[in-house]
Amino acid sequence: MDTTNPINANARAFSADLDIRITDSSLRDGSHHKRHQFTREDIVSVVGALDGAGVPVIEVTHGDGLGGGSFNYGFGRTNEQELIKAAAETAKNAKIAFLSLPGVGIKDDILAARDNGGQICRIATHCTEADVSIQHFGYAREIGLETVGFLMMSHTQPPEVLAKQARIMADAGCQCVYIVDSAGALVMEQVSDRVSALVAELSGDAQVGFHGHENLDVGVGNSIMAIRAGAQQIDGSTRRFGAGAGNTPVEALVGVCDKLGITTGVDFFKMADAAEDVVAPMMPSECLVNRDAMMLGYAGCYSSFLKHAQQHARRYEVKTADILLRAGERGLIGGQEDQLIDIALELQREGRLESA
Ligand SMILES: CC[C@H](O)CC(=O)C(=O)O
Ligand SMILES: [Mn+2]
Repeated sequence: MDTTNPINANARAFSADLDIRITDSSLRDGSHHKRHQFTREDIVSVVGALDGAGVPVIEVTHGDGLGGGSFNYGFGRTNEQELIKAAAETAKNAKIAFLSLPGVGIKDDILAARDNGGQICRIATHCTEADVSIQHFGYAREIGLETVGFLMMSHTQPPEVLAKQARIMADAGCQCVYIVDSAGALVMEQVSDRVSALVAELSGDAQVGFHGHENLDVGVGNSIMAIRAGAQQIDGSTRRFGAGAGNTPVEALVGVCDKLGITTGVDFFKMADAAEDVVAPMMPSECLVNRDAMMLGYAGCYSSFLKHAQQHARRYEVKTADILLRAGERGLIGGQEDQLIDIALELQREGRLESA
């Protein structure tokens, strides 16, 4: 690796004695499940518990990233910049990360997040659209932020396509490119093949990460496959608090890593307490691998569509699972939430009602 290149020099941005770095997304991906209703108190209590357990990175933002509060995605209860500030003030050791989708979040939002104590800027694009992230990575690096790139809906593309997209992000200043299994649709080798392709393409210019969803109940196994293929950063959520059936449960992932001799720096027992005593009580309900969530994974549908689909299913008296299956067939991606209403109306016209 050419360490005189500032991007490469930062490729190992975290402590060399950890095998992997875990990012907890409960306070960002969990925002979908809580319909973006986090309070400052929620943030302070969760960050306090996770930081105390040694979680090295905690992500805090509206579920759809900076500026996500809107009619399309749902308005947040508390200004997300206030939430980022509260997180940064609470964390003693953990770095605070935030997510931004080009076209939703703007440069001013990134700057404000940095000024409020955010240290890691995660830029997410659909997995064939990495080129829209170029200015954002450049800007984030310019203002001194560590960077992560999300290739969302990675199940829709083969490894070689994803590797080319990862190269675009790395060349733009991204220090770790993630395979993001937004739909929880990938299983086992489908994860490791994709991670391996990125590791080979980036060959030390940037790290590789994996973000899983539990819709088919394989988040922990998939994460281990990713680690074995060379991923160095892994996402999860405490108590699976995320969209759909939630994310890879951090507490279980830490336990499995302990048993496999993979060093995470996170205390399994403190995480078990944080999950049970702090996170579970503030969740609106447990994230379950139930019929609707499994449909997301099986059909390859965006996990964050679940709550929207449930709402439209109630209103138009159709089945949530039918909406999700059709959204998967159509290949809908983030930002197309409004099309779930069209699908619900279509199902209603076809007489495919909840009661039928
Ligand atoms: C809309 C952003 C999205 O929730 C990012 C993410 O976590 C994913 O694609 O899984
Ligand atoms: Mn996610």
